[in-house]
Amino acid sequence: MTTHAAQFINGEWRLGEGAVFASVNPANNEEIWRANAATAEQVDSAVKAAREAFYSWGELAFEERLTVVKRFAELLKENSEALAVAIAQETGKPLWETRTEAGAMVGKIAISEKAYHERTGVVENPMPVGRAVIRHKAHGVVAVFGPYNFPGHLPNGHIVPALLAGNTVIFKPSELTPYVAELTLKLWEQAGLPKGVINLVQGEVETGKALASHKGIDGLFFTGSSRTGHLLHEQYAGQPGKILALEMGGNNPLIVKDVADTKAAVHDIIQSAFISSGQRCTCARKLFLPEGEQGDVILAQLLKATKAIKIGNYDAEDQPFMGSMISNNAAAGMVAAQQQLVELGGEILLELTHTEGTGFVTPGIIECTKVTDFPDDEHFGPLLKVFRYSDFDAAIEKANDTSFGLSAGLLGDNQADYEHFLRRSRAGIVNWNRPITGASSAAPFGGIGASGNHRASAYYAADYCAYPVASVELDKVTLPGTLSPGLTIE
Ligand SMILES: NC(=O)c1ccc[n+]([C@@H]2O[C@H](COP(=O)([O-])OP(=O)(O)OC[C@H]3O[C@@H](n4cnc5c(N)ncnc54)[C@H](O)[C@@H]3O)[C@@H](O)[C@H]2O)c1
Ligand SMILES: O=CCC[C@H](NC(=O)CCC(=O)O)C(=O)O
Repeated sequence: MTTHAAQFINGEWRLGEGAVFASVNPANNEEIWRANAATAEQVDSAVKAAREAFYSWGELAFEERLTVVKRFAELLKENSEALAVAIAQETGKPLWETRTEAGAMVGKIAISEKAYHERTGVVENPMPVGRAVIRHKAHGVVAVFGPYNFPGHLPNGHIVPALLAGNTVIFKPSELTPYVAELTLKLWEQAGLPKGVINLVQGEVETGKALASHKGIDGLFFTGSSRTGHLLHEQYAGQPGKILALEMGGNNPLIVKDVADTKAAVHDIIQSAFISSGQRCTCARKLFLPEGEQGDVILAQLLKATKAIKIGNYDAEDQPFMGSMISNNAAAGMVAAQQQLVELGGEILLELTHTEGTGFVTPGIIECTKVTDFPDDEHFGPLLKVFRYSDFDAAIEKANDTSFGLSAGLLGDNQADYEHFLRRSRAGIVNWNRPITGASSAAPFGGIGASGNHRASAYYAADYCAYPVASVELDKVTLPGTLSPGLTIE
């Protein structure tokens, strides 16, 4: 495959001037996309173009910006199947799932419009003299960094609210999913965004570093691993004037207690742990099952149902539940994580196996109750660690024993247990009798601890896309009826 113009800078597709990189279908290693990365100089051109476009874009009436964004939504709808296929080819996720991702991208536009008004609208309050007005203004030029696991939906969750608020954007997608980013940018181009309002810089870590460290950006909205997020946080230390929103990983617990319908519990555990081949930030990594008969029954049913999970190519007619992981390396990393747990005292109940040379793995379940030095790492794949417990409070404490705090859940029929769990659990998403994946875009989405920096995304993305401006206003300069003591104005 030959290289092509993959950098969208100032309204033009340009050839990258950096090293060549490529993206492959992780199920069969077929090359999908190849281009040269953007250099630091090209990143600089993108930042300058975004700066130049900022005043005119930011000063348009909201309705005018919305018109362009709605045109993008229409184009997304018209092209949703092509986009779903691209996401599936590049990530390995099955089509049934990537169709929902394309649908979530369309849905994001109406939700972001509502959130813009609700979270950052204009509020006027009368004062004894004049009025107090609250408005919100765009930051300026913002960088958006995306992860590979939702290459369409998650960057879109930063880009749409950022543009609606009046910011201009430089988007740096994951180097593992450049094709999806390119297709998405072509739709923005067709939607008629003025030149420079959105720019795309593609490349590996060097391109990311050039953008993140560029002095000309006013903010950075990042979704990705906790490791990279922490690096960015360190890099932003001492720059209080810049807005940094970090959406990072998790090490998420799911507790089961007193359920009548054990099959329903097994369903919710599988949806929590193995959807997207375990490559969701919200996936359950640790399952707490009660000691005794109920826990035994659920574990036996879980093992049986997990063994039966269908795995296959994204486009198989009989759709699999799990596709390939993102890469052979990511899959090999899961085998290594499983081995590490075994060395620490874990007992494999269902082995995670890897078809070498591809991203395909089978889901694994490992009993870790006796592991004393349990590593607080996010294993970003389909490996579920099981802990048996005899005391609910001790289970909650162990569930909270992580530096992360993204999602947590309770499967149990007793409302009082849930209320107790809700009070004690430490996470930004706490669910009851529902999978802990599949969060709503109409709610805030973010974690605490190593999972985020208190700038929740989804419905609250509007908050980090603009800053509040408070004004006290009166139509004409007017002398007050009563002057302050000691003042005479004649
Ligand atoms: N909380 C959330 O909303 C959320 C959502 C999806 C994924 N995630 C997390 O994302 C991770 C998977 O995504 P990933 O592997 O693509 O993440 P990643 O951190 O490797 O990469 C994310 C982005 O950062 C860039 N990058 C990497 N190193 C950089 C550096 N030193 N400087 C600047 N940019 C750099 C990458 O090129 C990519 O664009 C998982 O940990 C998952 O939990 C979190
Ligand atoms: O991998 C991480 C995202 C998982 C996904 N979350 C969302 O879609 C949040 C909603 C939004 O951003 O609009 C999930 O919970 O499955």
